Order: sequence, then C-alpha cells, then structure tokens
Amino acid sequence: MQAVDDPMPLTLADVTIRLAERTLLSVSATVMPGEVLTVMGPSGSGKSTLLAFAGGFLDPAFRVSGRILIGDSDLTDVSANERRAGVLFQDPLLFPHLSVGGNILFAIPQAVKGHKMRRQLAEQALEQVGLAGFFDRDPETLSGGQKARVALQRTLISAPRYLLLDEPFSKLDAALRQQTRALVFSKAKAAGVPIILVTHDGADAEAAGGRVIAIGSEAEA
Ligand SMILES: Nc1ncnc2c1ncn2[C@@H]1O[C@H](COP(=O)(O)OP(=O)(O)OP(=O)(O)O)[C@@H](O)[C@H]1O
Repeated sequence: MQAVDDPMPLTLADVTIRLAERTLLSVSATVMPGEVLTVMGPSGSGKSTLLAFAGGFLDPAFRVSGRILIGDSDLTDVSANERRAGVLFQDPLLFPHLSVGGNILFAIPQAVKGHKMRRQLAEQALEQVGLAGFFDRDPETLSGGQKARVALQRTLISAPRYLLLDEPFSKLDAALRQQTRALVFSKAKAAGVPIILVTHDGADAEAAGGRVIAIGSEAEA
C-alpha cells in the first residue's frame, strides 16, 4: 500500500453536534498514528454523525461547533475530497460497474504513474488479502467477507491520512467477523494512521485495543 509520508495525530477539539434543539454529542479527543479510538453509544446517539463530521460529509441539517485537525492543519472547512480520510462502512459499497481490480485501481493516487505499476500495486493489494486471481471478477460475484477485504484494500491503497470505520463488520457472520476484524485492525494499524471505529459490539472494541469513549444518549423517537 501507499505509505503516508508523515502520519500525524487526528484531533477533535471541543466538537459539539446539535440537531434542532437537541445536543447530540460533545467530544474532545486526540488519536495518535496507529491508535484506534472506539466510539460506542446507543442507536441514534450520533456515532455515524460524528464520523460524517470527521470525514467532511455531514448533512447541513446538523449544527456543529469545534474543529477537526490533522497535525496542526485545520480540516474543519476542507472538502471531503481534500481531507483524504479513508472510510469503511457497514456495506462495502464496491462500484458495481468496475471489476474487483478496477475498484482498487480507481483508488490508487494519481501520483502513481504508469499502467503497469498501478496494475501491479492493485494485484499485490488483492494478494495480500487472499484474493489473488480476483482482479477481473465482477464484485457482485464475491461473498460478503471477500467484498469487505476488497473495500479494505481499496481504502488503504488510497493513502488516507486517517481512517474512519463505521461498523464495518456488522453484516458478517460470527466466524467471518472475527477473521475480518483481525485482518482489518492489523492492516489499519500497520498503515500507521489515526483510526476512529464506531461499533455497537464490545468484542470489536476489545479487538481494536485502545481507548473507548461513549457518546450521547438514546435518541428520542
Ligand atoms: N440527514 C439527517 N437529517 C436529520 N437527522 C438525521 C440525519 N441523519 C441522522 N439523523 C438523526 O441524527 C441522530 C443520530 O443519527 P446517527 O446515525 O448518527 O446515530 P448512530 O449512533 O450512528 O445510530 P446507529 O447506531 O443506529 O447507526 C438520529 O436521531 C438520526 O435520526
């Protein structure tokens, strides 16, 4: 994968998110490179909203105060594209009109030149997660666990400055979940960037290691 030149801590500085009259959550935290900060809370407490804020794709219906920084650089008003956050959702969201390899190629930074080099990197990324020979496959023909691994490699190869994981294992069955979780955490930590994980599952938090913070209260219906 593409190493990030100089991994830096991610800081959420006095972030408060409100929805209409309700204060959804308040968080202050710094996440070091290679560290996982796990965010837990009941359904509707604002976990995905916090990740949307961190990724720069928060719906304007929410009102936000506070800042997000990577190192000393303030990202609060920076567009989602320019932030270079790597995001993994519950659903792997592979592009259906591209092959498995095409999904990976798409994410390789433009700075990597040459079709041969790009193809080689994409093939290596698939090999690393046990998917050698899957380059030309249609993503729809993959199992849930295989899709999750492609999505992981697509995210990591994009050289993200930080990672946002939104319940990325919750659609996998128990055995696959354990295996995928171990793979995601080992590769994400090896990328050496700050990681925020949102989960309902205490076992995810335990496997992630690191700090756990609880946010919010139960949403009003
Ligand atoms: N685009 C939006 N506009 C208005 N309200 C929204 C929007 N998206 C989410 N909400 C509301 O914001 C609150 C927080 O939602 P969010 O999805 O962040 O919670 P969550 O903790 O991730 O929940 P879950 O664990 O069920 O995924 C909920 O009350 C939800 O209904």
